[in-house]
Amino acid sequence: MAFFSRPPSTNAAVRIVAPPTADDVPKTASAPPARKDTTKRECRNIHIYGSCKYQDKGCIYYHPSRPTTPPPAPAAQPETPSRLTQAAANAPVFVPKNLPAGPTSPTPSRAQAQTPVTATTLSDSPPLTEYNDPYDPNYYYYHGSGSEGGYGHDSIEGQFQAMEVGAYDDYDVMQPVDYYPPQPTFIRQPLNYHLYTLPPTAPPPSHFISPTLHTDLQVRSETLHTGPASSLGLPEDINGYHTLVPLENTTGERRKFGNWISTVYRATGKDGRGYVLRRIENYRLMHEHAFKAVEQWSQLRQPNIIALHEAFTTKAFGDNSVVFVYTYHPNSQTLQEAHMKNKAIFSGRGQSGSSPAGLVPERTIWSYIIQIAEAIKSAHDAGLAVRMIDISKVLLTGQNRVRVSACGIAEVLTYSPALAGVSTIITTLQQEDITMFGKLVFELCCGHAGAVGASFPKSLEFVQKHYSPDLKTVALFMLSSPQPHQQKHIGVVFDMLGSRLLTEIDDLQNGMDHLEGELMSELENARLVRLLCKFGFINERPEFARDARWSETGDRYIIKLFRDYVFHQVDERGNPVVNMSHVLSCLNKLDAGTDERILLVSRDEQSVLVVSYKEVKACIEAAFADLSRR
Ligand SMILES: Nc1ncnc2c1ncn2[C@@H]1O[C@H](COP(=O)(O)OP(=O)(O)OP(=O)(O)O)[C@@H](O)[C@H]1O
Repeated sequence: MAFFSRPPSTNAAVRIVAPPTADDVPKTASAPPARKDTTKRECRNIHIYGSCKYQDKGCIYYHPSRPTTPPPAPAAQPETPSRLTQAAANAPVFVPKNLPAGPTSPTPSRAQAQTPVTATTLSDSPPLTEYNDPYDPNYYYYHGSGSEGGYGHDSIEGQFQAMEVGAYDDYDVMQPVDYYPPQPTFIRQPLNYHLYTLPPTAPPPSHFISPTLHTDLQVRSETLHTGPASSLGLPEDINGYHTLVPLENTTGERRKFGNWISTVYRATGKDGRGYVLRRIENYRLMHEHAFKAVEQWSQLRQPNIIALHEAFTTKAFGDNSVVFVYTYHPNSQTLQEAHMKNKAIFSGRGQSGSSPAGLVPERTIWSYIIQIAEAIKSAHDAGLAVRMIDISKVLLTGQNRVRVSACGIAEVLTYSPALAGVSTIITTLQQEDITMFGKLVFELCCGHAGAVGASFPKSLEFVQKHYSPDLKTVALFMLSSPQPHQQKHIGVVFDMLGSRLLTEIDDLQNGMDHLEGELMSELENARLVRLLCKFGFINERPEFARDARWSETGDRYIIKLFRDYVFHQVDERGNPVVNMSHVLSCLNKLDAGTDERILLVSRDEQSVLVVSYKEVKACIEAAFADLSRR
């Protein structure tokens, strides 16, 4: 019989010992103490291992006599026996020769067919589809939040199929378009970030916080892991950038970037981060000095400008190309892609009321104006001109967050040594920036890329009808031609914004508060992962098998028992208790080292220890420190 003696360490673990009674007094010095009913209780080793190796060596429990001949197989019931037989317990582990290529979890029907021994039938188990522990990692995934509706599959098999086929249905709207033939890809299970905290409630209304923030972030992360487009014959490596994936259609009719054709690729850099490579095809760089603008832009960091990192020439694509490298913002859309979908708005078709569906809200347009004006101002202050204020070059990278992309390219492509350093040129280009900005505002309001041009009077009327006079005034100021002695200045736009700037600041602060709250709820994740890693390092190390400190009388035995207490609990029918909230609450208390005491029971139920989390924590820290020192 295993027993526990107080470990030599200073922890205050208390062994619970039943008070001696007359019945408990051993008859002889050598006889083991017997509890009242022990001879009637069936030995648990029989249950667990099919036999008890101490049966003839003094085990005090009842051992039912084994049948001398194997019982005849029941003819009418080919189902699995309900109890582990000795032969089954000693049988070698079954290792399938051909592992299935897809997801490995068997469906219940397959599992039943393959598993020779089951302790209980499925009908004995609690119905799996009705298991609604909010901490269950699969619950949120399969059932969705109440408002979104679940997948509605009644069986596990149905759920599994739904996961393979339609697991990403919710994300369809966010999925970037694939511009290359589908690759055989491994279906990743989306991560569930709500294990430790309840799924977030609907966020407070915030201009900059998406109501589906968690999902959006997951989808971005998925996008970052998309495989390379191998069938397109793209170079494997260009200047350290690899895993190229085109972000736009590379076949069919191509739009020109000025006079050149450009292609945008996502790539992974040497540092493992995502980058965007904008390649200008068939362009031979004539002047090294043209890259001076790249140097200037790469020093400019502003939250509304997509950072330019470097530019280089390459022949890796089979031609002379210039490649500009920018920060990658997964799943972003150009303003054109996001807002210019409904041409009927401007034409007046389909309008029923004063505010046609699909109209960009005025609050959003003011927010875009503020953000783009900030980008322009920082570029102008740095002595640069943006030259890319266009609906196809301003990206929507998050909830109402816009950033100007493709900065620095125009300078390189239109570089002329004769004009380099001429200060009047830059002033003119800066004036043009503001005019382009005004055009962009009109296009956004009208939802139409050609709003400024032949149809300008109609556009003005449309803006007058659907937006405030202030918005029209700002847009007209931007579009106006500069006076001979009075240049337009982006600062004037800020003067015209007035209290709208305060609204923007409020919204930003609300957004920050919300994100801080979200971060707060995720803080514990790292702590728990660290703890689980320590457990992994410590438990079941073969080199400790013979170490006295890990034996049943050693101080480290507590760690083993605690592991059983956290992970290996069984219910009254012997079924594993898979309760995430129990695990998480134990680990949290362990990490905090609380004084709360728990009862640890040895596997043979012969030793019972009362220890506090604080003591278990001390044991784990000592064991881990011991390991790290070796
Ligand atoms: N830095 C970036 N991060 C993430 N996606 C980007 C980035 N830059 C561009 N993209 C994406 O690449 C795609 C193509 O961009 P591009 O600027 O070529 O737009 P376009 O509308 O095709 O314009 P063009 O007329 O120049 O071809 C767009 O969907 C855009 O969202």
